[in-house]
Amino acid sequence: MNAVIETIGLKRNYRGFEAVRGIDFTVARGELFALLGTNGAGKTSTLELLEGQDVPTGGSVRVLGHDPFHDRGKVRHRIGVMLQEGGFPPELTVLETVRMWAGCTTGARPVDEALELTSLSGRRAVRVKQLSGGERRRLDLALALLGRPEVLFLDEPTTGLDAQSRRDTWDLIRELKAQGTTVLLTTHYLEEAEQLADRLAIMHQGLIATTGRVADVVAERPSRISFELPRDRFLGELPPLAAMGVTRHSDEGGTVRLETRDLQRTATELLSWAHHAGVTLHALDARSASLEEAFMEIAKGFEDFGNPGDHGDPGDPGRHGTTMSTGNPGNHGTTRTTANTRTTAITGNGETR
Ligand SMILES: Nc1ncnc2c1ncn2[C@@H]1O[C@H](COP(=O)(O)OP(=O)(O)OP(=O)(O)O)[C@@H](O)[C@H]1O
Repeated sequence: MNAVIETIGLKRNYRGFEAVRGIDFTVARGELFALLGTNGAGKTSTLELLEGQDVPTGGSVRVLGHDPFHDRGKVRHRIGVMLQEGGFPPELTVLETVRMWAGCTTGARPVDEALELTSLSGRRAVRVKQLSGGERRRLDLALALLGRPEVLFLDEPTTGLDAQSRRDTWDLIRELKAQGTTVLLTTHYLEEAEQLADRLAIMHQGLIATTGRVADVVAERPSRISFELPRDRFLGELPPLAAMGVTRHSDEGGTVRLETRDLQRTATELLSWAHHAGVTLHALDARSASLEEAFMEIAKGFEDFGNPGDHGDPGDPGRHGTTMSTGNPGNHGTTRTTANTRTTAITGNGETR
């Protein structure tokens, strides 16, 4: 891989506090890499090291083959940086701000082009202090684009933008990428990463918890099927769950939830059983994992198996009912009995007690 960005064992401490605790990743030329993570995960701290704003406490970072801090002169004019807070002089107009920045930028693109790209042409006479939050983000982006950078660092580029402006910014980022720009962005919008990223990393407490293409990160998570069994039917009447590809299951108040790594096989066998047994599965829902689920699992630091969007403590049986792994093929496992759980135990031969 032709790595434009490379970190090895990268660390950053603030007076003894380890904000970045040894991370490795590479970004190839023309790639868009998204850094996701919980608040305080270390994304901005990492980005600042890539931008050459500080020296790593440990490990190494290379951008365009150089140390961005010590070889700043070789790197700075080839990168564009959009910080979370631009910190522009409030009394200058948009046009004056972009002109001033262009004056300090080698080979700057025309000011009008930068304003046009970021849909700020109509706001050129407005003072910075009068801009909306979203317009300031676009001004930040205009400045980052001025030098036609080979590598663009975008720290939460669409925070505060309305839906239309966000999509316009996505289109612009796609266009820049199509022209060969390498982009590293941080974002709290998972949809943004799904839309734009070739690869991503999810950071948590200073470490990379998972990385890869969106499809790879999602594929590491199980798919889910849920349905309601009729009152006179029991989970134990189904074929052995493990043989259907189910890795975990629960039965809470008649609502059955299954986790599987093979959604097609489990769904096919479930529907085949229901058809032959003459059972209607009410509220049937089958879905692949989402990036949001992957993120939430990492954010919580453990695997949960509750309602979609409910990420409480799986150790709290009163909240989630039965939760287990199906470790033994042909056996539905052993349930924990809870107040709101209908199935209390499933024996090895598949009978429910
Ligand atoms: N200058 C600093 N001095 C001390 N601690 C800092 C400093 N800058 C950041 N931190 C701490 O380092 C940790 C990582 O911060 P960082 O801003 O990199 O996280 P982040 O992932 O960008 O968070 P967010 O998504 O909230 O912007 C946080 O706990 C933060 O409080």
